[in-house]
Order: sequence, then structure tokens, then C-alpha cells
Amino acid sequence: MAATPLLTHTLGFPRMGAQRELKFALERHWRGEIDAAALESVGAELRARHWQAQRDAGLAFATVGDFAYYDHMATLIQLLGCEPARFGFAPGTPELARYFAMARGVQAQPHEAASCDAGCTHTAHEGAGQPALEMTKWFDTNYHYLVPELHADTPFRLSGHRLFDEVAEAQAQGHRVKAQLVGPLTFLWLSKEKGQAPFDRLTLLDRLLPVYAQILARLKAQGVEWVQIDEPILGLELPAAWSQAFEPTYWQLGKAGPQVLLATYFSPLETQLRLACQLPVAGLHVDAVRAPQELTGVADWLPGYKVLSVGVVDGRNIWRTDPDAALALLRPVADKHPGPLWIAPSCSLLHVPVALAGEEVLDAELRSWLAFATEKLGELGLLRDLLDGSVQDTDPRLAESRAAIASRRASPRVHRPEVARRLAEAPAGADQRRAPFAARQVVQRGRFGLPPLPTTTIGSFPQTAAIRAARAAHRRGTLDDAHYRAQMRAEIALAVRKQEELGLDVLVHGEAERNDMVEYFGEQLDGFAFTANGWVQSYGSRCVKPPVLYGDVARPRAMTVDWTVYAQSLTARPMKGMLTGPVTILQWSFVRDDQPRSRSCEQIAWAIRDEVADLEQAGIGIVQIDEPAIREGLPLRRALWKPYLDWATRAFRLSASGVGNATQIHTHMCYSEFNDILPEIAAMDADVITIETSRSDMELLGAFGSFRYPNEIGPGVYDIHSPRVPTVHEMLRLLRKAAEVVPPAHLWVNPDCGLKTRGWPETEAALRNMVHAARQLRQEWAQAAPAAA
Ligand SMILES: Nc1nc2c(c(=O)[nH]1)N[C@@H](CNc1ccc(C(=O)N[C@@H](CCC(=O)N[C@@H](CCC(=O)N[C@@H](CCC(=O)O)C(=O)O)C(=O)O)C(=O)O)cc1)CN2
Ligand code: MET
Ligand SMILES: [Zn+2]
Repeated sequence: MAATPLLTHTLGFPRMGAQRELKFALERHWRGEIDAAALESVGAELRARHWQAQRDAGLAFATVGDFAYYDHMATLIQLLGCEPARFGFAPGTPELARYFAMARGVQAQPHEAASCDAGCTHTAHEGAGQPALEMTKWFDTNYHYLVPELHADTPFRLSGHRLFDEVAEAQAQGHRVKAQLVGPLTFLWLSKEKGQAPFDRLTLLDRLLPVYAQILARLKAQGVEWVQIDEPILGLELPAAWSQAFEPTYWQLGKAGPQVLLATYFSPLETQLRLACQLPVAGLHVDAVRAPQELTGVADWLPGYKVLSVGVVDGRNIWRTDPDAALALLRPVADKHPGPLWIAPSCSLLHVPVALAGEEVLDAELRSWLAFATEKLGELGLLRDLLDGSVQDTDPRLAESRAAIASRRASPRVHRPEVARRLAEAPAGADQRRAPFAARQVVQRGRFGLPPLPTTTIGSFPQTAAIRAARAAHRRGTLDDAHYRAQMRAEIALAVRKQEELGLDVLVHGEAERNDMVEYFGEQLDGFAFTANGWVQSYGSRCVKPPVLYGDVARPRAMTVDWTVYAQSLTARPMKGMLTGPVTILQWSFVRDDQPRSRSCEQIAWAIRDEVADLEQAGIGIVQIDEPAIREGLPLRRALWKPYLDWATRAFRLSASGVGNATQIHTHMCYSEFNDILPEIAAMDADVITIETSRSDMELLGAFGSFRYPNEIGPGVYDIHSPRVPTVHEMLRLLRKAAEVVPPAHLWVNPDCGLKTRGWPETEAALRNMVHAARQLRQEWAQAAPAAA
């Protein structure tokens, strides 16, 4: 039993709302249907509700600062006064308008775009249209943050007031506040250097720290006792200069402000464990789900007077916490650590859905195995009560938890012998194509006869309100199967017609019938359950509903063949079949914690392989197997990369290698930096890869200097996240840049990613320009070297 006070808190709570209220308010605001004040009142209402949930669960604090209208890094950019100058905001532009401009980009005015001719220089448009900030994965999650852009001379200045307003708001509602913000070193680490002259962004720390100190001083003046400063980069392998910067940084920040709880998560601290324990702050939070083995070391090294916050409740998954296992972790720490012990989720609850309430589609047994954010807050209270002895072993909550854990462990729904057998009996070479790429390329060129620089898209076309409404009606039962199917077929026909009109070379069916590229497959595969309302923010207003992988995976029937064959029947051009790959299905689902991820992934791979075979059998010559999540699945520590990459790329190859040489396999990747895993991407041996590159200005392709990607590649020529229509000229520039490092005969032309979040007008305009750019370049090249074409 702990001698010192035990309390519970959370590192953060989901911001969207149980009914995705923030999403709908944001989208209405962007459509001009509600003004900023109306949006702000939805935000305030959600914050109030979420703080109240924390109070109801007996948490010691309401955590303030985790809310954001789009992304917490973007909010921090404004707090620190470092909005990129390129946006050229006119004085007096409201804070929220500037915020959404950074997040979503600014469309050039039509007359300016029209004045762009092939002769204008790229910079001629500065101040007019502006692309959004680059967006990338938050560590190894499916959450995307906006990347701060820093120049050598970027000024920092305490500018935003939201954090302070929200603190006052919570205090007015009677909460004891713990403020939360991302720390200066993690902020700099996650930022990107911009500008001509190279510089080291760590050199900006000296200018940044005084602003953080001001923030802390201001919070203290507001009466805030604790600030949680997140420095998750302490779990990464940091260059020495970065880890050495922690001590002086926190000496400075410790002076002016409230007590600091330094929060680490997602990864073991390893060589930085001592450093984290000895920093001059009042407390340390560690992730005991990802690194239970380090708890003893942390208790040994952490000075006895400091707060130790133990993240025992999994903030990244939805399984109910095993109370006995959690107590077995907590008890020795409580005995060893004389200082205050806090119990928390491992990380912010941003990554799990809000509440199980309303999940009636899940059967009672499965439901009893789960805990979403609200239930997790409740679990914290039970652990606290058991640990401090205020309730006994006979507490009914404990009995209920134990029964659920036992039921999941013993359930016959989880294990299927035929699935295990298939994995065990895989023939040697099942993960290899029959012939090497060069031979396949010859066969495929003969089969498809595509022009140089073939144009294609990544799969999805706009998911219009009509499509969503039809699906919602179908779900509710007010639209029957036949009518739903007819309507989706009409959408597919529309997409095919538009692609033919635009002159694209390889067509797609458009994915109208899919709610989401992972959920759609999860719904059809055995071993997955799906929720009615288990939404998690992915970026901005966009959410996903990750399926729950609870048991062995099997494919009861073909999942995409009918739709694809129908689409192919409408056109003479090749129709790409469209599947989601095993690593991405794994990565974007809530997965089993009772077997290695590698094994779950292999099971999914066999199911996808069967689907690929059925497509091939049905005459589909090109199949794309999307793997956008392969990079984010990479362990945060390099030492663990190789085993992961081995099983992940093998799973992809297993899914892709059942076909003949004439079948062209594509894959697609986005939202990540791929430079450091190019050889492994090549080892996936897809015939064609389409990959996001435009937001980072084809930076990725720089890596091709040292590594020559062997197969064909379509580096994305425009960013699909913004409604902004790219000019022909812009895309020509990117293609020329790409052709410097990729053999022109290997180049494809495509957007960065799927177009489901876009509307048709901008989609058609952008694709028209894209096809135009490809044709212009084909012509130039044919004139320059007639023989080569
Ligand atoms: N799982 C996953 N992760 C991913 C991606 C992805 O595509 N999938 N892409 C990357 C970026 N992330 C993205 C994540 C989500 C969306 C997205 O568009 N999400 C949609 C929801 C998609 C969906 O599940 N739609 C369902 C449900 C739609 C819905 O909300 N329906 C309403 C009713 C709507 C109506 O009547 O009009 C309701 O149920 O209340 C459907 O189409 O059936 C959204 O937030 O709006 C886009 C990109 C990385 N990670
Ligand atoms: C996030 S990757 C998306 C790939 C998918 N085929 C689409 O076009 O939407
Ligand atoms: Zn993509």
C-alpha cells in the first residue's frame, strides 16, 4: 500500500465529442453555414462535457490544453507566435481564420491562377494561393499533426490566448486544472527547417524557451498548480545534442511556473531513462503499457520526492484493463517509490473512441471485453481504490472485470484451427512472384500497351453527401440492398465516365461503396468486429472507425470482385482492382494483444491473397494493394526496425504473390517519410508504387540519389488534402524534378492519395490539369528523343 496520496489523471481526452459534434460544426463552419462564434460555442460545450467526465470519474484534475479545432501542434504554433510568414496574413485577420488557412491551405484567386502561363516562375504566386502546412503522423499513431515550418530567423512571441482562456473556463466551472502542452524539444523535433540556408532547428531553442517560460508564468498567475509538458521524443533515439538539451531546458522552465509533470509515452526510455528521472521537474509520467519492463528502473532512479505517474491503462487500444495485471505492475512501484503515485492512461486518450454507451451492435460478450475513453477513466478509479485499500477484493467492479478478462481468454470465437493450419503449411516461396520484375515488366507492357507517363488516380473519388446519405439509409434499413447497390453502381458508372472524359489511362472504380478503406474489409472478414460509433480523430475534422480485430482472420467470401467486374464492364481501359493491404488493415484496426502483431498480419495477408486471386480470375489485370500505414507501423526505436520490416514486407508479398506475371500489382503509400525505408519498400516488389511526395516538394525523391528504386513509380504530383486546384505548371515542375532521379520510362503520373475527401469540381479541374501536364511532357520528350518513346 502506498504511504503517499494516490491520485488519477488523464494525459488528454478525445476532442471530437461522442457524436462527433466538433467534426460536424467544423465542416459547417468551413461551408460558411455557421460563424466562428457558433463554432467556438460547440468547442466550449465539448470541453465542459469532457472536463465533467473527468470529474465524474474522480480524477484529481481536469486536463486543459488537449482541445484543438484542428490539431494541437497547429494550436501551439499560434500560442508560440510562429505562423509561417509565407501565408502573409493581413493585419487583423482573425486567429481562427489564420488557423484554418494554415491547416487547409488557401486557394489562389481565379484571376491570378489564370495569369499563370508556362513561363512564370514558381514564386510568382507567393501571397496568393498557399498550400497547407505539411501533415504527418504523430509518432506511430494514425493521428496526423500539422508540421511547424521554421526558418533560421523565425521569431517566437507569446501570441495565442486560447490556453489561458480555456484554463479560466475550466476554473470557472469549478475544476482543479492541470494544464497540458507539448514541450519545446518535442515541438522543435517535430518541426521542419525551411528556407535556403540549411540550419539546425535546435539552435532555435534559446529563442523559444523564453516564450515557454512566459506561458508557464502566466499559467502560474492563473493559479494553475500543475503543467503536464509532453516530451514523447524522450522515447526516441536522439542525437546527443538533443538529449543534452533537456537538462538546461527544464532548469529554465522550472523557475517561473507551476510544477511540471514531464510526460513521456509510446516507447521505452532506455538510454534516456536516467536523464528523464533526473530532470529538474516535479514529476515524470511513463508509459507502462509500452514499457512495463522499465517501471522498476524508473522507481529506482526517480528521486523519492517526485511524482511518479504510471500509465497502466492502454491509451492506444480498446481492451478492458486486466486489473490483476495492472495491480501487479503498480504494487511494487508503490512500495518502492516514497513520493506521490499517480495512475493514468499510458498516453492521451485521443487515440480511442469516447464511450461504449450506444454500442448496441456489439454483442454483450464482446462489449464486455472493451473499454473506451470514458470507461478507461473509470478503470483508473478502480485501480486507485484497490491500491490504496479503500475497497476490498470483493468489490463488484473487480469481479466484473475479472469475469470479462476470463471470458475473452477462453472464448472459442478467438481461435480457429484451420487458420493456424494455413499459416503453418504455407509453401516455400509463397511470398515471391513467379518471375523477377524485369521479366514481368516486359509481359505487362505487352498486355496493357500504356503510353509513357501513364496517368492514374489512387482509388477513391469524392464521397459525396448523396453517397453517405445512401449508406446511412441502407444502414438504418430505409434503403434496401437492391436500391443501395443500384445507387452505388450509378456512382461507379459516373466515376468511370468522368475518367474516360478526362483521358486517364488506368481507371479505378472510385470506392463509392466503401465507408473506409480499412473498415470496409474489417466488416467482411471473420475475426473483426465493428462498432456503431467508435470514432477516432485522424486529422482535422476527419475521423475513422477502426474495426476491432479480436480473433483469427478468415475471408468467408469475395469482397470486391462484383463491384470491380462491373466497373471493368463499362470501359475498354484497364480497371485497377483496389484492396487494402495486410499491414494497413492491422495498423488501422484495434488489434489483439494476445498474440504478436506479426501473426495477426500474416492471417490478414492470406485473406487478401485470396481476394487478389479472385480478381485475377475475374479478368482484372491490375490490382492495387494499398499500404499507406507501413511506415507508421515502424517501431519508434531503430533497433526494432528490422524484424518489423521483415514480417511486414513479407505479409505484403504474401498477399501479392499468388498471381501470374501478367498481372500488375500496384501499391500506394502516403502520410509518412519513406526515405529511410526505401530498400524495404523495394523488397515489397510491387510492379508500381504510387507515393505521396508533393507536399514535401518531391523531397522524397532525393533519397533516390543513393538508392535506385528498381520498379515503376508514381510520385504524387499534387496534394489532395486541400481543395486548392494545382496548376499545370506546378505539376510539370514536379514531374521534371522527378524525371531527374527516376528513369522516365518508369514514371507514372498521379495525385498524392485518394480523392474521397474532395468535391467533384476541384477533382475534375485538378485531374484535367494533371492529364494536361502528362501529355505536354510526353510531347516534349517525344520531340527531344523520338527513339526513346
Ligand atoms: N482508417 C483510415 N485511416 C486513414 C485513412 C483512411 O482512409 N482510413 N487515410 C489517411 C488519412 N485519414 C483519413 C481518415 C478519414 C477520412 C474520412 O474521410 N473520414 C470520414 C468518415 C468515413 C466513413 O467512415 N464514412 C462512413 C460513415 C459516414 C458518416 O459519418 N455518416 C453519417 C451520416 C452521413 C450522412 O447522412 O450524410 C453518420 O453515420 O452519422 C460512410 O461513408 O458510410 C469522415 O470523417 O467524414 C479521410 C482520411 C490515414 N489514415
Ligand atoms: C490513405 S491511402 C488511400 C488509398 C485508397 N485507395 C484511396 O484512394 O482512398
Ligand atoms: Zn494515400
